[in-house]
Amino acid sequence: MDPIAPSLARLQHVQVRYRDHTALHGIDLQVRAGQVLALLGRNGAGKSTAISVLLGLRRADAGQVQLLGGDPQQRDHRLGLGVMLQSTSLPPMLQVDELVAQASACYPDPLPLGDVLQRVGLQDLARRRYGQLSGGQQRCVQFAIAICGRPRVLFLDEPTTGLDIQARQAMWQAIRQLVAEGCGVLLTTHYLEEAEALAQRVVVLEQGRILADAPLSELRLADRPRRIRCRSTLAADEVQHWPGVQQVQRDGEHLQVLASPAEPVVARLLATDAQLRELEVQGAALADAFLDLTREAA
Ligand SMILES: Nc1ncnc2c1ncn2[C@@H]1O[C@H](COP(=O)(O)OP(=O)(O)OP(=O)(O)O)[C@@H](O)[C@H]1O
Repeated sequence: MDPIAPSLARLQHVQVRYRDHTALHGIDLQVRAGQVLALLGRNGAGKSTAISVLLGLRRADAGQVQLLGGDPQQRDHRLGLGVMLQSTSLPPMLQVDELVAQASACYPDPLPLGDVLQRVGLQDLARRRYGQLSGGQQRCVQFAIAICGRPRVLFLDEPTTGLDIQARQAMWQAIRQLVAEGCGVLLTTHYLEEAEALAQRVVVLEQGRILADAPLSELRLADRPRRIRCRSTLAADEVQHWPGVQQVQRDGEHLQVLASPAEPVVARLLATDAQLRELEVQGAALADAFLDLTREAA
């Protein structure tokens, strides 16, 4: 990840209030070129509010907002944007190719229609009317519209909700291609494996405050215990007392051990039980870090 890649969208000390409720308490965040920033948080944490402010759909009550180096309200800056929000309605009688062509016409240098449909996996549905598509297929059309203008910065608010595995992977691939071409992406998602698959940097919001802002690798791995699973006859009570072991559970013929550091525990398991089989060691996931952070803040 390039820490000095150009900043494409930025909030500085931004505060937003809805009547008597403060949704953002002076937050800072930055979307850089060629990177995916995952904005994570529980329901109501303030993610959509932050996106609305960056897009100029809502004004900040305090702080500075920059989009492509200027004011999000300016038209020129909006032309460098791609946006897919949580809910969108499109004319149900228009065909997929007509909708994408219509959106492309707004931009100075759009991607060719065939390229957009191919990136999103919509070639076979090009002549289908929007109102005749499934919910997941409609999300793919919304994504096609978000990327058709060759955006410099792309905002994706829970883009893969309701998508099947193939469609989700097609969307991930399209996002990776855009990022490789230099696009900066702000992604919100409740699927933490999606953030792990795509993001270089993660911001965790909780009740309008930033709990963490770090490269994915730091957040996921920082001294977190690993999960060891194996088929073994060792008693859980015995393993529980070994140095580094935090938790042991028996699950039928399998032992599940949470340990940090994991390596000496793995070595001791192998040395103590010559019959041990099916050993798996799982690294700490972003989900563990997220749950720890939000639990501590509650
Ligand atoms: N128009 C509004 N009027 C009053 N309060 C609002 C309004 N929009 C959002 N809020 C409140 O602001 C807070 C942040 O909401 P926001 O929609 O930004 O959260 P979110 O992180 O996007 O949640 P989700 O994951 O559920 O989409 C919530 O407490 C919400 O109830």
